Amino acid sequence: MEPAIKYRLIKKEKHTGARLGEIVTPHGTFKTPMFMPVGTQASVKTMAPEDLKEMGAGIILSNTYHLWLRPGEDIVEKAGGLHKFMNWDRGVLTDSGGFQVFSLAKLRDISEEGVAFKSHLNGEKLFLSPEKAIHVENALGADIMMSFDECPPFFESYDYVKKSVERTSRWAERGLIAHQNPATQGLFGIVQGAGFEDLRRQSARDLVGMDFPGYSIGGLSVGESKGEMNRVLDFTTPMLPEDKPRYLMGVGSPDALIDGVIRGVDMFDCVLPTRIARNGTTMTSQGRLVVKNAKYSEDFRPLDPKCDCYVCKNYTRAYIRHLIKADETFGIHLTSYHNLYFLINLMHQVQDAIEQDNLLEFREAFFEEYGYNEN
Ligand SMILES: CNc1nc2cc(C(=O)NN)ccc2[nH]1
Repeated sequence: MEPAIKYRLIKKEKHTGARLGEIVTPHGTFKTPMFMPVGTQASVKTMAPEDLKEMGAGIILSNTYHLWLRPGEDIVEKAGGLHKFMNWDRGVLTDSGGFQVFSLAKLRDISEEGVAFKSHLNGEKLFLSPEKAIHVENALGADIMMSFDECPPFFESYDYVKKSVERTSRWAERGLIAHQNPATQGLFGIVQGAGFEDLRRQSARDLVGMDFPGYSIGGLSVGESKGEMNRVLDFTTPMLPEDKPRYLMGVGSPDALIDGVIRGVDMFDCVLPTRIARNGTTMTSQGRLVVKNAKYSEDFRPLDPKCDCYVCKNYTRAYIRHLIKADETFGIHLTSYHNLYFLINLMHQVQDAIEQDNLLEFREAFFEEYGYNEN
């Protein structure tokens, strides 16, 4: 049977672990490395599908936990699945709810069977098992689905993380068995293990043995330093098959994306660009710019003079500042659009650098201009 998801490695960058590739999905083929906008509740906040297409988005995310609670997976299924529901005909990826249950819900009890918890919306008692999570993702109909896992705190004890990794591997196996649409929905395994190299190896070995079409690296960007994240990536990505995509969950900032690509990561997602946009903070080639600051009240330049996005071609810092101060929602639409474009376009520039085998030079120039000092 043809797998729903295929990865084509096009080129390896000569001096790093970076790869230029393509991920083939039932809703299109997309070049990697790529940044995926997050649309938690079946909407990338303030963005219409036309905006997302115009900025070059290929795959967007939605959260199983949120959509299960509201409106319910059966409504999305009756609508014909997420693509129909939100009028988006390119790629969709859903996470399994594992991370949300551990980070959002009032956690009650984790057992071999799954996780009992209370809804963050109304306190209702709920239970999520690997089978339930996979069946909800089947109903939502995303092209790429995540296994149900536990994302342990990065600083948990070795013994706790070891037991968690072993259970996550058993849950991954149960998810594979429960998966109802492998021909149209690719299920990724999620490597856990916090900062322990041997536990990451055990997790990767277990999951690679189950032959998933792609692998996520979970349990990072949860409070550890960037140095720690890079250290874990240094030994984790080489444990994963070269001919499958690697997806680093919940990352991130421009420097973390570039450093993740250098270590062999192909796919990223993060709420950062849209979250900081809502309080008027934008990403520019010269670093962060908090456009609502008074000093921009008569600044008629674009957010980023080097950016060629719709927002930077048509609007000024002064106008966007005014909208944000006046609580005009068009203002956060503009900052959100620009921030998403900034990261999507950054990945296109990284693709070019891989093509030219000068990714390290690109990194140095980008970090210098953005104002990143080596931590
Ligand atoms: C914002 N940081 C961040 N870390 C994440 C980790 C996971 C994970 O391990 N899922 N199984 C998911 C989303 C994340 N977002």
